[in-house]
Amino acid sequence: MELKSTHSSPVLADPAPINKTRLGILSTLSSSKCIPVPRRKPGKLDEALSNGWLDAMKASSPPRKKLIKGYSVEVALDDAETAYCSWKIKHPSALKSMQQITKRAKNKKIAIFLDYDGTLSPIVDNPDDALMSSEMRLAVKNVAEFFPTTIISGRSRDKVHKLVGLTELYYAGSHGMDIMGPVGVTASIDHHGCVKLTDRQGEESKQYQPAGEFLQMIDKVFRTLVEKTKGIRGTIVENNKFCASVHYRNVDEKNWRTIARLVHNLLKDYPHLQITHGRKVLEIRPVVDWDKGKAVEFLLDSLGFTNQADVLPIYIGDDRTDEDAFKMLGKKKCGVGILVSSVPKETKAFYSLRDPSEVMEFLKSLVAWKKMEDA
Ligand SMILES: O=P(O)(O)OC[C@H]1O[C@H](O[C@H]2O[C@H](CO)[C@@H](O)[C@H](O)[C@H]2O)[C@H](O)[C@@H](O)[C@@H]1O
Repeated sequence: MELKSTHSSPVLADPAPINKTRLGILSTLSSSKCIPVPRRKPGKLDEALSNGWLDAMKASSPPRKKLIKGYSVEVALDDAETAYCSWKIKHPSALKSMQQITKRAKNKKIAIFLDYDGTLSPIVDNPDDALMSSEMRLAVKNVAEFFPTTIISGRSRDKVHKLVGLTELYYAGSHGMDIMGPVGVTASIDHHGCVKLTDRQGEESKQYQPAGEFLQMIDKVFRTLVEKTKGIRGTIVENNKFCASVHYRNVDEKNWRTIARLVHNLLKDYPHLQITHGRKVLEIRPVVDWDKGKAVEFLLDSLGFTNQADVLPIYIGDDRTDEDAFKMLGKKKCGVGILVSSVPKETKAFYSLRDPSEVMEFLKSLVAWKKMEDA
């Protein structure tokens, strides 16, 4: 499938070069036209902490843990079931709303966007253990046979590609800052917030700005964080290429403030980096006007799915960073946002699914519906 884009990234000073241009052959791109990268506003540690870091860290806690085959897996409390049921009145099950969704999908081009952790794989203590089942892999493979499908993850593109293991998909790693289609053309955002393109062989082709500095900066931050957190038991620092992730899931809660302080202090030296919060993880990423929502827009444009009237993007995700995509779909009134959660959560998604196993059932139902339609 051809990967095209008419999307004019808001981070580009001159959107013209990317217009009506096939990714990978952007020979008209200029390297000098780039708006300055916004800097994070400086703030005092206490302000930052009281303004929500610690609160946010606590709020990203799972409701309770239960041991399943040696992993602690997030599950909803029985006594929270009532609250969950009333939340679902506002965010109905996508599985139970299949008829409503397929009615909207009829005669439309569907594009599927799937988050990885917590959506295709269950949340577990060790990020390396977050494997998707072979049944899920088959469900994703089948869905991709009918609809262009993107995996959009906070993990690095390489890592999530390896975990999913399907070559026929689009992959958007580092929260959408590193995109690659099945044809092998990649678009990533450099430290100036500019799009950089890489061709099938992995060689850099027509790039908008040199990308080296940004990768180095994240890599340096990653290494510093590994060094600084090695005394804090349970901390895991992950290098996600355009993002460094500090996991505190396995850290004693009394040490969370130390982690927050440490990350805050480090960021004083990096005004072009900022923090976002995920599920028991602090994600250090560039201050660029790019998120999963922008990546979805970019991919839809790349696919030539620009006419909102005959396109239906379906986005399934479980985390805060997925809210940017839900928000974008809501604003454009053009898609189906599905939050994966077994507990009530504030969300811009309209529908919900309880856990990855329901995600799998939903994907299977979508394929079954499409087969019936085509028959
Ligand atoms: O956008 P996603 O695909 O959802 O990635 C977000 C982060 O997911 C991973 O961390 C989360 O899942 C881990 C494994 O279940 C869990 O241990 C951790 O607490 C969660 O935050 C991944 O490790 C991160 O790099 C991603 O940024």
